[in-house]
Amino acid sequence: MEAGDWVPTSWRSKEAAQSVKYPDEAHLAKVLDKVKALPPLVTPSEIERLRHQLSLVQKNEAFLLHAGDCAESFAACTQENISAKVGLILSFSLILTWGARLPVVRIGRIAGQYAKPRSSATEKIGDRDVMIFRGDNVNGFNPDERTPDPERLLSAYFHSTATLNHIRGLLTSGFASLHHPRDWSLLHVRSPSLRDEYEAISQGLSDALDFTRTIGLAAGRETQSYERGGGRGVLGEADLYTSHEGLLLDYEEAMTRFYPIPDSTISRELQVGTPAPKKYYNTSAHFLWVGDRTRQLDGAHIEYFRGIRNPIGIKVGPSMAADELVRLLDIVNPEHDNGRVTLITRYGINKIATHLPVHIKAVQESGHPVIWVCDPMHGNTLTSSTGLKTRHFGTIISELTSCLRIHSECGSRLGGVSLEFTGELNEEGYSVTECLGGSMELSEEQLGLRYQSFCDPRLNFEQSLDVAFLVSNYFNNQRRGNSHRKGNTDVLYSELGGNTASASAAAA
Ligand SMILES: O=C[C@H](O)[C@H](O)COP(=O)(O)O
Ligand SMILES: C=C(OP(=O)(O)O)C(=O)O
Ligand SMILES: [Mn+2]
Repeated sequence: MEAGDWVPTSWRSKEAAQSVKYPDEAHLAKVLDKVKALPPLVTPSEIERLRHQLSLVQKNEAFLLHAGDCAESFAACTQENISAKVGLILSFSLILTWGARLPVVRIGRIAGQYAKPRSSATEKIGDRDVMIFRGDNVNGFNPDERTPDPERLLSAYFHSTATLNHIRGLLTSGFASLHHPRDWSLLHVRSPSLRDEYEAISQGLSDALDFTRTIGLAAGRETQSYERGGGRGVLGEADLYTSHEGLLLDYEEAMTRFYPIPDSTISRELQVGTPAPKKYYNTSAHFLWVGDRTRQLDGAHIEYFRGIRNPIGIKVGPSMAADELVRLLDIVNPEHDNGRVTLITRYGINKIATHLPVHIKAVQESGHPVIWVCDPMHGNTLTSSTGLKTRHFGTIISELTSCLRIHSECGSRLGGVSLEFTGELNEEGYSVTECLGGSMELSEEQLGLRYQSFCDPRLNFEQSLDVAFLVSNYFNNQRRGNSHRKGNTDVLYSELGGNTASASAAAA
């Protein structure tokens, strides 16, 4: 089917991997009619703005941070959790901007990241075989609620709406202001030399913020709080875009709307006087990605993704052949639009060196414009001795630093990172304990203390800032030409356990 013949239902003639079978199809149809009638969550203007910002990432003029939960849950949709997540995304991007001196485009895995693809269809709980948990918009985590219920799609719409409303409220009320960044106390950092490095970086950053405020004061700006009519702070106009895996195509189709491209975009792209062309926008999120398990060239997901105007991500794992990757790009981006495709690579520490250089070369030769992003999480999952799914911090940063190095060796550039992290705290103010290691040196015995993820293990607040300091420091050294400090000789890298024997063994 040619691009012009595409409609939001086109995917229905193809096979959808990881599809969900509902016991009552009529009930599903009724819910989808309701979703179709509900207002969009995001607008074409916002989607176009993100496309533009991603085109800057592609030109090395910005860096992309894609991060958030593996699976959001309805129960975690609270003021505290949402603020903690947004706060972490803002802190992370501030640290990165400091080191790289580049604006950071922030895309949260938030306000709709519910559906999960799984390795097995069922699991054994006690002596029962039950359907696996597929995310809060499909079935319940409670073993007695595993039958897919279409009402959950509606509930997902409203939880996404509540989440997004709170994010918009936070960002337009000075939450991103530099006047109150979240406290980055370094008490959790065990190693003295690592703490010294962190202190040097955060001191430099806080001096820069003080200077910015002083300049603002001298210029007569920033004297008033936001509530008294002042600006929102240097980060006050912060954009935070939403994203999720476009897995449940019934829902994505229902949220796909036919709208004219906003005027300002047309004037850049078309002759004046031409009627505004209409495009299909997925209005459930600004950015959608297709997962590593659902990216078959002739499958339903790629058929759906090729027709939407949103910028899209494609997960690229070790099972992707180089020519398959290029054919995939031909399908989803035949016009070679800038900012349209982000390739999110997730090979695992033991496989990245075999696959990434081959993929980079194939894409370079094809002439396709892409943004390369490293997801150092999904190829590095393991089961701890206590049976909990976990990831070792050392393995995560090993894949990330290998990725940075390989891109630079191949004449390419890493444009961003994709992380599963959360800033959420329990009632006593402690972070989750899902990934091992990091500057807090989280041990296997501690994993069970506050393990809250319903799917994959996330970096907690402290471990996420470790990654932010590490990447920021890498770019800072690169900017200054301190090549001797790159890679393995970097104190941050060695202290944080990169390339350790235990980390490699864990990922084997
Ligand atoms: O988030 C990614 C996948 O849904 C997840 O890694 C699958 O986990 P599983 O192997 O436990 O099914
Ligand atoms: C399902 C995910 O990843 P992947 O498709 O890369 O396994 C994810 O990002 O949560
Ligand atoms: Mn995941």
